[in-house]
Amino acid sequence: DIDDSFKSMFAQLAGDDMEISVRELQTILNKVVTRHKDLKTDGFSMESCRTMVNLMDKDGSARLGIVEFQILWNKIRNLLVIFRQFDLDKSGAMSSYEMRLAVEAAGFKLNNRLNQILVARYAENEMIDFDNFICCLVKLESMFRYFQQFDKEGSGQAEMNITEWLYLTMCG
Ligand SMILES: O=C(O)[C@@H](S)Cc1ccc(I)cc1
Repeated sequence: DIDDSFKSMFAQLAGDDMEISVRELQTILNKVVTRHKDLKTDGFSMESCRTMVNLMDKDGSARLGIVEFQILWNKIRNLLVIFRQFDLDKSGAMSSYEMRLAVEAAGFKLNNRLNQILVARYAENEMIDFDNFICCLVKLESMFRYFQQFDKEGSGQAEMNITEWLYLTMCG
C-alpha cells in the first residue's frame, strides 16, 4: 500500500510517462537532501542516480515506476537512520571507521580489504558524504541480492553463466 502523499510526490515528479528518469531522480534526491541540514553532500551526481536507477529498475526501462521508486525511497530512509546512528562525531559524513560500523549494521560483514576498497571508492578526503554513502549501500545491497539468486542455500558459492554475469556486471 502506497500512501497518497507519496503517490502525489511521485506523480508530480514522474510527469506524463509516470516513470522517474535519472534526471528526475537527481532532482528529488537533491531537493530532499538539502532539507536535512545535518547531512553533508555535494549533491547526488547523474552517475550515482544512473547507477541507482539501473540497480532498482526491474523491467529494463531505465526509469523507475512507482513501486521501484518506493523501494528505493524506503531503502534511503532506512540507510539515513543507520548513517545518523554511526556518524558518531555528527560530522555529517562517515570516516572510514564509522563506515565500517555502518556497513556492518546495514547487514554486510566485509573483510578489511573490502572495507578499505569501499572507502577508497566512495570517500572524498577520507570522508564518505551522504550521497556517496547511499550510492555505496544501494549498490552493495543489490550485489548481495543478485548473488543470492544463484546461491539460494547461502553457501557463499554460486555458479552463473556469462549472460547472468553480464547482467550483474553491466546493469549495476
Ligand atoms: O523524505 C524524507 O525526508 C525522509 S523520510 C527520507 C529521505 C531522506 C533523504 C533522502 I535524499 C530521501 C528520502
